[in-house]
Amino acid sequence: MSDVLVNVERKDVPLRFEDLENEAQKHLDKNVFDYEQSGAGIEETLRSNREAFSNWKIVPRVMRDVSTVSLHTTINGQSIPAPILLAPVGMQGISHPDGELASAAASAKYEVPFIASTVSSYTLEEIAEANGNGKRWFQLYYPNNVEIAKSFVKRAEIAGYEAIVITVDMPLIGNRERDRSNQYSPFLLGAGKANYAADPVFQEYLAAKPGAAVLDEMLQTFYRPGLNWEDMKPIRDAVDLPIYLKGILHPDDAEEAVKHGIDGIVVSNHGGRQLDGCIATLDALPLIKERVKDKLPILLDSGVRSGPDIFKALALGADAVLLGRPFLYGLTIAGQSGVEQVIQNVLHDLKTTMSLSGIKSIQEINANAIRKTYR
Ligand SMILES: Cc1cc2nc3c(=O)[nH]c(=O)nc-3n(C[C@H](O)[C@H](O)[C@H](O)COP(=O)(O)O)c2cc1C
Ligand SMILES: CCCCCCC(=O)C(=O)O
Repeated sequence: MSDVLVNVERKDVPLRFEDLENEAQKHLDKNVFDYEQSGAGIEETLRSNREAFSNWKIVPRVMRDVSTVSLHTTINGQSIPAPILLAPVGMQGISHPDGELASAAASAKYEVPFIASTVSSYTLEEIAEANGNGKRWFQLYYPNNVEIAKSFVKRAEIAGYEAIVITVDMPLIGNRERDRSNQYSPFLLGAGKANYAADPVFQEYLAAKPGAAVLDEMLQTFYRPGLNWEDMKPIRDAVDLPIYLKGILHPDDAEEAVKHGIDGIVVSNHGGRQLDGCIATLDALPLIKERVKDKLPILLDSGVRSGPDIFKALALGADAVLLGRPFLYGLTIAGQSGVEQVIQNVLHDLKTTMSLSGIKSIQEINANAIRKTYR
């Protein structure tokens, strides 16, 4: 990884998230921008995610010799240069023609793990090739056909993905009011069907239904409303990879995850896109941490925008964070270079935050470094 303290020269991607979002909006059709930017319902959770970060303040230490500051950390023994991953974001081809190929290549450059979505615009094998020697995880939307689910994760293992992230907060789509009033869904238009169309087991399933179309059958099998803890076993048996659950907000579910031998959790409300009115992830984190302690790694996403945000999440018990919309907007604005710039800006911001807080390593960040305040 290049020295993150060296400022980037390229300036086509704005530094501040609000400017990034405004710039991305200029590049996108209204329906696509609304789909990406909006939250579910009245967007209370979308707002709460950000407010939660603002309610905590860093209390810096000084004169702690920060001449060397390291962002390096490990998750389940996997070494990563910084506590950052790119969140699974489906259908990136609607943002930029290079889609996931560009973001996977950018993440490889910084060794930041790229989490490929089940509903990617490109197949998981194409994304793996673009990611090369980079680090990649595969996100599973567990289909309502377990054979297809197993086939997806086996393909991922063969293609060099190092973990499976099962998203558990979508038994059905959230109430996306903006999409409903725009009457727009890239999913229903087939923007995320690549992994299905390329799957041998899905093809067999299609062949058994003469006249069936890929998109119709994908829509038929996509949701698994009956998803439960027993469904983890076929995935566990199919691959020799760590399994993470994404979309955990309740300490009881975090505890269940430990009991069921899950390897890690992502505290996530899907960026405010699923259950509106639910708890902000930073607010959910302390009780989850208290309940499961260090029994499994805890990742967090939803509303993470800056170095101070990452610092606060780590101080409250997260091991790493996932970035969603920030990198998606970088991709929208400038393709691979845009994602690289977003990653570099965030790394720079985190390193600056740690230095100014008197913290030399990720492992030193703890609750002592922050205090809750109310605005
Ligand atoms: C446009 C868009 C598409 C997404 N697609 C997926 C997906 O395919 N799978 C998934 O698990 N989460 C998906 N997410 C949720 C992200 O993984 C992540 O939880 C969320 O974006 C984090 O919040 P942030 O955008 O505020 O950083 C998507 C989010 C956005 C904005
Ligand atoms: C039926 C919806 C599929 C959506 C997949 C992308 C996603 O997770 C999102 O939040 O949008």
